[in-house]
Amino acid sequence: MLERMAANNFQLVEQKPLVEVDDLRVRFVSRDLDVQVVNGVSFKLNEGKVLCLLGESGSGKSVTMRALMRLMPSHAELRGNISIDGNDMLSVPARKLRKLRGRLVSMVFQEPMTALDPVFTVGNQIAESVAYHDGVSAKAARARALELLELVQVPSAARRLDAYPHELSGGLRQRVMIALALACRPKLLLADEPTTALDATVQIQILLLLRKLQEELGMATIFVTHDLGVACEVADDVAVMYAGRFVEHGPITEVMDRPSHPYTEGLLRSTVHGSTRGKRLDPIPGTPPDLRDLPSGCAFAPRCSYVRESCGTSVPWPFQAGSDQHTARCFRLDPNEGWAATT
Ligand SMILES: Nc1ncnc2c1ncn2[C@@H]1O[C@H](COP(=O)(O)OP(=O)(O)OP(=O)(O)O)[C@@H](O)[C@H]1O
Repeated sequence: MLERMAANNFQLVEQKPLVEVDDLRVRFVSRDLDVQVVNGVSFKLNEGKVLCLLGESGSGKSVTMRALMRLMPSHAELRGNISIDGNDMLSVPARKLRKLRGRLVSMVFQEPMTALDPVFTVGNQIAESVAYHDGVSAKAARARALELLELVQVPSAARRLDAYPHELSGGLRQRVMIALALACRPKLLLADEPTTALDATVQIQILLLLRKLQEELGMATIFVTHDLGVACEVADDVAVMYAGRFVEHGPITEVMDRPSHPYTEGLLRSTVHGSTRGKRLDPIPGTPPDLRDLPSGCAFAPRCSYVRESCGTSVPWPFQAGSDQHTARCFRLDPNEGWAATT
């Protein structure tokens, strides 16, 4: 009886999210530049879950990811709150931040050659990261590097430990990059278009590998992609970005079944994945906005077929779009606007 009560109570306690981002704003300011590229992003992500960031080029996906690790150039101004496993990422001192990068959160980049050092063997690079974070001997770190190369399914891993990055194919380099990112068993993995630079068959292999590792290791993952098919394959939740904002956010199945922002609708109509077989693809008219010169209300209004006068007056806030986890920034969802009956 007591056990059952304890179990019921346990179910009632809501899981504390691993990642909590509140009103994140990123602005680049220098002598001849002043541009707000992320503009009020808020979201939560639980342990072991996958969030995909989707959106056109320049919408702020990569900058949002880098902000989570505070990997920003000196002319970036970050505002808002980012908490990862209780760590306030925007205010932890630089020394602690270096420890958190790798151990708490680490990143797989689009192009591994930018992250791997060409003058060290891949084994040395992975072992160095293990030794730095875990404080183990050089021998133990090398043994762990071998384990990691095996985990990411690098063939002949023992031999590949002594290879330099340029001696490996693109797909193998990406696997090494993943091994490096996993070296300290992070709770959160950030993957910024990790397959874009690879050819189609290798892309699928790397995606399957990432999904398998994510499930086996129970890591939360944030995945940046342009590709709706990839999002459907890997995500629990999706956030659609437009001009530095999440214009739609929710469980992937709900967003795909019932897109509630006109931009998400457009994305679905414009991709092979979203269109019905045999039906013509329908590109979104117009071009993405210039972030230095955004319209005063909804940034999507100039391209939107539902646009009304009120869209130009204020920025829509996130309205509930389905379940209480699904929101979209569109006035069509405002119960006070009375649009539902007319659109
Ligand atoms: N270091 C920087 N200095 C100034 N502007 C920058 C910097 N990095 C990114 N930006 C600008 O921030 C905006 C968002 O860039 P971001 O790389 O996040 O877009 P994205 O959605 O990831 O696009 P893509 O899919 O092409 O990678 C762009 O307008 C970009 O030019």
